Amino acid sequence: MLWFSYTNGARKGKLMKLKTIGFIGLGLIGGSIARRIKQVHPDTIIMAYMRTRSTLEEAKADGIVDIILDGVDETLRTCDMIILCTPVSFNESYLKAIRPFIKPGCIVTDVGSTKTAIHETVIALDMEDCFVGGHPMAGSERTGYACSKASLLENAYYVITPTAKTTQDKLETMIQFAADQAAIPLVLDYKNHDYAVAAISHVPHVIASSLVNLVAKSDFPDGTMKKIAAGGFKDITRIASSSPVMWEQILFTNKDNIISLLEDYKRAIDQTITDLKTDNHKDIYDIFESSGAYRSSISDNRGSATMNPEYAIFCDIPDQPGAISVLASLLAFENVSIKNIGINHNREHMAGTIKIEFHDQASCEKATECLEYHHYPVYQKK
Ligand SMILES: NC(=O)C1=CN([C@@H]2O[C@H](COP(=O)(O)OP(=O)(O)OC[C@H]3O[C@@H](n4cnc5c(N)ncnc54)[C@H](O)[C@@H]3O)[C@@H](O)[C@H]2O)C=CC1
Ligand SMILES: O=C(O)C(=O)Cc1ccc(O)cc1
Repeated sequence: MLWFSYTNGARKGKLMKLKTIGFIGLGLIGGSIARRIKQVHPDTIIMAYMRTRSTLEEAKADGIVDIILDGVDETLRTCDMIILCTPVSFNESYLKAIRPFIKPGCIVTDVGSTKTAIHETVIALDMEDCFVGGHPMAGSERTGYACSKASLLENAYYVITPTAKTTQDKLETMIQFAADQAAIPLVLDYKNHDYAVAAISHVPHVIASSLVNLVAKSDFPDGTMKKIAAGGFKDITRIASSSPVMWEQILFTNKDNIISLLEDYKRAIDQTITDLKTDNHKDIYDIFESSGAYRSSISDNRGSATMNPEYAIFCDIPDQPGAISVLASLLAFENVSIKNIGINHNREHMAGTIKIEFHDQASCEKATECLEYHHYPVYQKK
């Protein structure tokens, strides 16, 4: 597999040579990237175009956008980077539109969830010199500038897909750009990227949505299924609320990989049906045993090579008023600083589980010792 991880050398907040950056699309991802740029490099000039003018005015009032664009025009010629942040097929169309306004040396990048289609358009338009693909592996089921936040890409992988003509200088600038987002840059061949994301993102989105549709179709008239749906169903279907426009375009720009993996998945489901029909307990048991082993080996911290490793424990607390403050007081008494505390909605262990984050491993260990001494059940997440 052709991939290289670049985390050394890229420093968060290093002075960026990108003085002016243009955004086409300023929703969840574009807005989050722009917010972070303004946080790390307040002097960078940000210009943006999107169809909803009122949102651009809001972004200007927030101090995130300096120049509102009325369309794709001459103004873009001052940009050192132009970043396409609309749904993937629209990004392809914008490549052609921005082409006359790209100054020499400018990097054109995108944040799209699929890469082969846009790279093929780049080749067809002879834009391989200026284009470097990008895909931050973070986001959510929510959309729009209103949901954007500067920390969205923190500790997430930021996949960078160079073209055959990408210079080392442009690649390094992209790596630095990703590191400035507090993300972890990862350089990947664009075809490998699309196969990988088909498996870990696109097929799961299809499965989540079809599962929700199955329940919607099977539910009793009084909606009992919807009412009693528990954590497991909610965990694996959160992404079913994602943008239909965005996902339709993702599926059609990566359809061969998605079809091939869905065929494999269909075979696995057929096998499960056969195992049930033939009372094959062993193979049913094995499904859960092998999936459990692989799932436990996946880090729930964002990125295993994370720049800010997470020091966290999970702890069950009684369901009564003041329970969190009692626990916080115990830790304060031991002089342990808490970075973050919150109810764990995933309920992976049991009801009333809270997650406590610390600044370092020593605090994490001291807190575990203290809480176990006071008979709190404490879990370490692998
Ligand atoms: N939502 C997510 O979790 C992630 C999304 N992506 C990719 O990021 C891109 C943007 O997604 P989001 O920010 O989530 O979507 P969004 O819906 O929040 O934002 C899309 C933006 O594009 C604008 N837009 C849409 N069509 C347009 C058009 N024809 N002309 C001009 N502007 C247009 C919208 O007004 C909005 O500002 C997509 O390509 C998606 O594949 C990548 C990683 C994560
Ligand atoms: O919300 C989630 O868990 C996601 O999976 C977000 C997401 C959506 C699309 C991408 O290309 C990358 C990440």
